[in-house]
Amino acid sequence: MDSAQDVERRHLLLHAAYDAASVRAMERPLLDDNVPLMRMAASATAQVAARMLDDVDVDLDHARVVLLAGAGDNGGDGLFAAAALAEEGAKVTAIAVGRALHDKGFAAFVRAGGKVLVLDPAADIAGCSAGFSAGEAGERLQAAIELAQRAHLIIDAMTGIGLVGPLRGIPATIAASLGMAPHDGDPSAPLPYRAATPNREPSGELPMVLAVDTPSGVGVDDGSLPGPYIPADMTVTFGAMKPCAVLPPATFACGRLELVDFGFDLDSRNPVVTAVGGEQAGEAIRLPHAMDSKYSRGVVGLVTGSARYPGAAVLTVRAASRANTGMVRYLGPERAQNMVLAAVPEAVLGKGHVQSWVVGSGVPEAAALKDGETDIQRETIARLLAHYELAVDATDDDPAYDMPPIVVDAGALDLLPGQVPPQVVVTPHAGELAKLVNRLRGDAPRVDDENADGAALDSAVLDPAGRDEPVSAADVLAEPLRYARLAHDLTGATVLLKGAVTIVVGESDMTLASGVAPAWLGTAGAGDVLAGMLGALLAQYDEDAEGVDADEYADDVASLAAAGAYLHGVAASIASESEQRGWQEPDVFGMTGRHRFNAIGHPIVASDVVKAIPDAIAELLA
Ligand SMILES: NC(=O)C1=CN([C@@H]2O[C@H](COP(=O)(O)OP(=O)(O)OC[C@H]3O[C@@H](n4cnc5c(N)ncnc54)[C@H](OP(=O)(O)O)[C@@H]3O)[C@@H](O)[C@H]2O)[C@@H](O)CC1
Ligand SMILES: [K+]
Repeated sequence: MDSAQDVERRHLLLHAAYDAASVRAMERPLLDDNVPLMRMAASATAQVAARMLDDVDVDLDHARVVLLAGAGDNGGDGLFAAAALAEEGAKVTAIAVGRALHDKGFAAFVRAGGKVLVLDPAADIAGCSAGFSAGEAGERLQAAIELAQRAHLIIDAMTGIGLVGPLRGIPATIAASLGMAPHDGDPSAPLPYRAATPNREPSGELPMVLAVDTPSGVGVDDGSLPGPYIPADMTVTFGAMKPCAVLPPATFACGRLELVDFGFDLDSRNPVVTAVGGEQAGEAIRLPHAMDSKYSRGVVGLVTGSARYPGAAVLTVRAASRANTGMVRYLGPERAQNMVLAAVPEAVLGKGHVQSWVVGSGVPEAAALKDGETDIQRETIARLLAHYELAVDATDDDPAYDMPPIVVDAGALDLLPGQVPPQVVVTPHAGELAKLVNRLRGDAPRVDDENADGAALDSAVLDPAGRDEPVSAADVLAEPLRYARLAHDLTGATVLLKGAVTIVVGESDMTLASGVAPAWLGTAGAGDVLAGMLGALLAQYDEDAEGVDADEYADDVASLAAAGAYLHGVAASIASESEQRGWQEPDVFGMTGRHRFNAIGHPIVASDVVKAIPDAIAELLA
């Protein structure tokens, strides 16, 4: 039986991602003990490569493999792996993209009969000719690209955790030719364009790409795509996941993840981001107590839907009432009230005591109203949100902190006050987050001012791109972590940025992510369902109740929000009968693989997700 410590370590191994500095710190004690990490990394890489070739029925004897080898240790991993494949009979060519090659890796590769093609005329690699003309350099580059395009497998070992900034020079040219590159004047590279497959199954198209540690060129620590990179079918990563393995958009360039467990002391460092797992999400569900009543199980109040979009009222109320809550109260225009009652006779109309609020889904934003037009829902929401506004010099006993948790969605986002406590959960998608940031930045404090946590906001935080232009939805999609953090810093709210991988940034330094949902969930009303579910999960916990630690409450809000996103994703998986996910936890190298189902599933509507919520809860509690 595994000890609690083993269980906790396994959770971190499969879900937590650490920045490059932390990975190096966790490697240190092992290197000091002469643990042969590079040999372990290379051996795993070679075995994964052989498995990929076998999966497409290519014998090693007939396999054409191209290694893209950088000058650092990432290239070293690749060279030792390539040597092992050459020894097994594969025809392997190493393309040296830098000015040097890892000495011992190079020697092993040459001993195994591998060939080397040097691209940089200024390279200094023993036994390889250099100093060739610019014309010959161009020919060599072209030959290298053609060789790679004709290969069965490309092993990408140009850069790993040693990458600084976007790829430059020859590696950049290679990545742009074989993979994806920014368009002119656009700072970020586009995403790989391919269908979402179950279990991130490789497409089977040749050449396949195996990335060593990280796909070269992706933003290792922040998950961005700052320049050219080569999308991988598989990434074999060492010691621990890096943020690029979990965070969008880089995670979509990693393909399937295989993690080589070096035995790092994962507890010794704080992860940058942690993906929510089923167990963690299950813990967010409060089991009914023997003495519970509808009130003690939590009451959700909803100010959602409008005369224009009454359907959102129905979806949010149905979702909240199915997501482990005692009762829901609904406030809204008469037509929406009637529709709510028809769909959920259990709902109670009108005001009353609640343990959480959900506001804004299906409510028009100000910009959508005609001149002079008012919306009754917006007026109610504005009055409610005023209670959440923190005084400029707020102390711990500011009354805003005593308000129940509130989910601020869609049309209510433009009513959010500047500074709010962390039990305010905002749920924008990329476009809405861009608008929120632009609005708040307009009247935001500049250098030396403070945010809700009392931390100084510098102009780099306010304007991370170092420019005054408005933030666009594309900017947020390109750097979701950065902008979710910015929105949290500007508002103090817990920020849940919706996407194929949803990101939650709250009071603690740790970012949470949930990518369990299938791509089928991108459908009208899915956000309304999430808002209702979040309201329900937040209503279960009363800060003042016995057993709830007030100090941990703020962290709990982020955890509950992330658990809500996870539960929403599981419900969508059940509804669509799909094994496809935005993010999949890694396989651990050498452990017998889990049995994988490969169901692509089928399209769904948001109402299907609502129906599946109880089964999703049962699955998490099982
Ligand atoms: N430590 C260990 O024991 C273990 C480490 N392991 C492995 O080592 C990897 C880390 O190795 P590392 O530290 O040597 O860095 P690495 O990722 O090879 O990058 C450096 C190279 O990239 C280049 N380069 C950088 N930026 C660039 C740019 N923008 N554009 C273009 N080029 C750029 C840079 O060139 P330079 O700037 O020097 O000209 C240099 O050549 C790690 O990911 C894992 O795979 C495993 O074996 C396990 C044990
Ligand atoms: K790499």
